[in-house]
Order: sequence, then C-alpha cells, then structure tokens
Amino acid sequence: AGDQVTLLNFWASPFGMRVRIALAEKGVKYEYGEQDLRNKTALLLQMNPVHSKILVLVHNGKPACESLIIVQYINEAWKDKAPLLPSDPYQGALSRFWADFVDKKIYDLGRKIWTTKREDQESAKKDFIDSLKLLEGELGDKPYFGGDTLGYVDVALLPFYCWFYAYETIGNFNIEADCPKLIAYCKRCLQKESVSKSLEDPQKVSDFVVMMRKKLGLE
Ligand SMILES: N[C@@H](CCC(=O)N[C@@H](CSO)C(=O)NCC(=O)O)C(=O)O
Repeated sequence: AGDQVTLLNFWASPFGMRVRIALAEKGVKYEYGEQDLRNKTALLLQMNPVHSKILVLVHNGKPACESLIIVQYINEAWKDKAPLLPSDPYQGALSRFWADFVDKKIYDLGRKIWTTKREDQESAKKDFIDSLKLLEGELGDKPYFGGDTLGYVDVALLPFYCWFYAYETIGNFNIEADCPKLIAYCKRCLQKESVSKSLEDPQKVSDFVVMMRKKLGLE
C-alpha cells in the first residue's frame, strides 16, 4: 500500500491551506480530518502534544507540526515533482527569509485588524499594508516569488489572500488600492488548481470572522 497521509486541520486556517497547496502541488492524496478546536480530540493532543494546535500532517503514523516545517517536509518526502524550494542554498535562504517574514507579519497584523478598534486598528492596517508593499517589492516582475514556478514563499503567502476580504470588510479599507501588483499576482495564482482548491471562499471566511468578533464581544 502507498503512503498513509492524514491532515488534522481547521477549514479556515491559512496554515492548513499552505499544506493543502503543497500536497496538491505534489499530487499527494490524503485523508482530511477536520478538528473542532473548542473540543480537541485525543488524536490531536497525541499528534501535537507540545502546542495542541492544528495543523498536523500524519505520514505513516508519524506527525509533523508547524505549517512551514510541514511544507519543507512535504518537499523532501515527495521529491519526484514540483520542487517547492530552490536547490541553490542562497536562493533557499532567501525563500525561507520571506516565508518567515509572512509568518511573522501577515497573520499577526491581519489578526490585529479584526480584533482591535479605532487607533489600534488603524496602526495595524498601516503596518499590514507596509508589509504587503515589502512583499510586492520582493515579487517585482517575477511570476512567483521563487521565479518561474510556484514555490515556498507563494505557498506561505497565498492562503492569506482568502482572508483579505474579511480584513477589508472589518477594517474598512481596500488592499488592491495600495498593492495592485500583489493582488494581481494572487488572482493569477488562483488560476492554478492546487491553489483554487486549497483556499476557502472569502465570503465564508469573512462570515466566520464576524461570528468570532461577536463571540469576542467586538461587534
Ligand atoms: N504556527 C502554527 C500556527 C497554527 C495555528 O495557529 N493553529 C490555530 C488555528 S489556525 O489559526 C490553532 O490550532 N488554534 C487552536 C488553539 O490555539 O487552541 C502553524 O504554522 O501551523
């Protein structure tokens, strides 16, 4: 029998979408295990005992945790197609730098936009746009961050595109107005099936965030 691959995930998680894109790029079939984060199963706690978070990739019974580590694992475990990282060490370091930048900035600033109000939200919006502009500059005129094919940085960043509508709705701003080239890049990448089938519907994500804000007493 072939590889036994299971994903312990939460549908709206941009981290989960990263791994879904990577697995699709590699053509790896997997079982999907949606997790209820308010009522974590023994399996999730057993597979990620340190953070007890999603997502976890379980490959032949062995768990891998942390989305960017999982994407690198996928790239090494299934080498026969769609390399996600350059073989050149320096280019690899640059890719890891920008994926780390996404990890450090985009999730936290995006979360700040929907969990704060007034001046806190305004400063989060500014920092968020500043971060996207840096990424837009790094992309330049390349089709993908790593060059001619979809790679590690694209996998790290693209999932957040389906959260942009939620950020814009709650923050009352327009990302495309400030970062037209980055939005054009996101839309172009969505034409790839590995991306379109891994990202969730922006309206569904936005509805989820509004529900979370109500639960947090922010609306
Ligand atoms: N750095 C990790 C983040 C995972 C995470 O935040 N998972 C969240 C849901 S998605 O926002 C999670 O599992 N939260 C549940 C909890 O914190 O109890 C990664 O890259 O995989």
